[in-house]
Amino acid sequence: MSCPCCRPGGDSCDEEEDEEEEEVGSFDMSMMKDRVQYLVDSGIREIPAAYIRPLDERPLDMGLEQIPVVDLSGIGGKDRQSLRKEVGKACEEWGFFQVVNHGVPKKVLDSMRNDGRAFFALPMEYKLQYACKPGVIASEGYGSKMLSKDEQLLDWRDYYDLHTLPLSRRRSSAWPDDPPSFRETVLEYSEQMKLLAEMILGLISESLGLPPSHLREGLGEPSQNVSVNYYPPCPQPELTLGLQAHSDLGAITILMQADIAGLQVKKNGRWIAVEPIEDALVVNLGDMMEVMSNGKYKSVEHRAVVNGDRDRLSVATFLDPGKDCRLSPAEGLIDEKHPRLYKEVLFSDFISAWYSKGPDGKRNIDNLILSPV
Ligand SMILES: O=C(O)CCC(=O)C(=O)O
Ligand SMILES: [Fe+2]
Repeated sequence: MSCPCCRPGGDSCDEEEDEEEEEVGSFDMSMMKDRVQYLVDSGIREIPAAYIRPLDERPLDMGLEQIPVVDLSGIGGKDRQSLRKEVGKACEEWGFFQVVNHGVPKKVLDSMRNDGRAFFALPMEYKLQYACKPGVIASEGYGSKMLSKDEQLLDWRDYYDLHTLPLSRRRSSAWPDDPPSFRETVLEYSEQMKLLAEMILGLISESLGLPPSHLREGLGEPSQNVSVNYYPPCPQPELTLGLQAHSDLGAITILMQADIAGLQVKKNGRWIAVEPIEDALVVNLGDMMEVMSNGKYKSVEHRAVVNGDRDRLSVATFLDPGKDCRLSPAEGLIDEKHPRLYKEVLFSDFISAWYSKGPDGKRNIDNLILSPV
């Protein structure tokens, strides 16, 4: 999901797909000043003004809490019915849950975490060869800023955004060749996330009383982006955010975080710091799920905070509709008692609108809500 580069939960847009392939290897060293890691390595004790959040957006010191945990081990058997109910409850009450026994091999999770970290540990000269193109929406590669505007508050985050699916978007030469296993690791990770996302979408469809394939089919030819988020240690973590409050704009996001907490979810107007569970994956609903479910399930604002002495890595996999896909509430969810609540939207239009404004809480999805008649 952010550009000139990645973004929370965004995906393909015209500008991105029409981009000409650029040779990896040519870069401008002045880009390093935008990298948070560069600031940290230069030994600053006070963070620049562009990273300082207004008082009401700063993180509060708070204890960790648990969001719903769904054990997927019963998915193939007789437990499917109770699983469906559990997922439905988590979607309705939270829009966020963690899954355990999800079937993704630990080796695949470890390789993604290790190779992600190994990339960010490489010299800046190497990493900048893969820099996102300034000014291009959702450009693939190594970046820091969420939007291309000059006037924006910055996040304490660097990232690597990878376009992994469909195959027509995949250009693995744009992925780092160091660490040497990186490309193979991403391929494997992408495949596992695709399978898991399809499984979860099936359960969510059923939990809405729809055929299991409804949501998956409603996404057209979906896109998948894998974003590796790297949050360097911060000398003044109480003043800034690793990733500002946003809702993801696609269908669902699967987030892998390591043992270091940082993710916060907004519930009933209050920020909740999510307690990480080893090798669990966090699932959250994006804006398009809210549209398709006619608001029965909501996308939820979330953000990431940073630490004073430890860096943090998370890997977000976004499953988004195809850019030419038109999304609207499922007919099966609309009746006299449940009128249609959202306008139909062309996903590429939603992305363009999102990028022109920025996340700003849930303002973008609010524009799709039909006014009561
Ligand atoms: O790093 C995290 O915990 C959150 C990441 C996220 O929300 C995103 O990449 O969209
Ligand atoms: Fe997000």
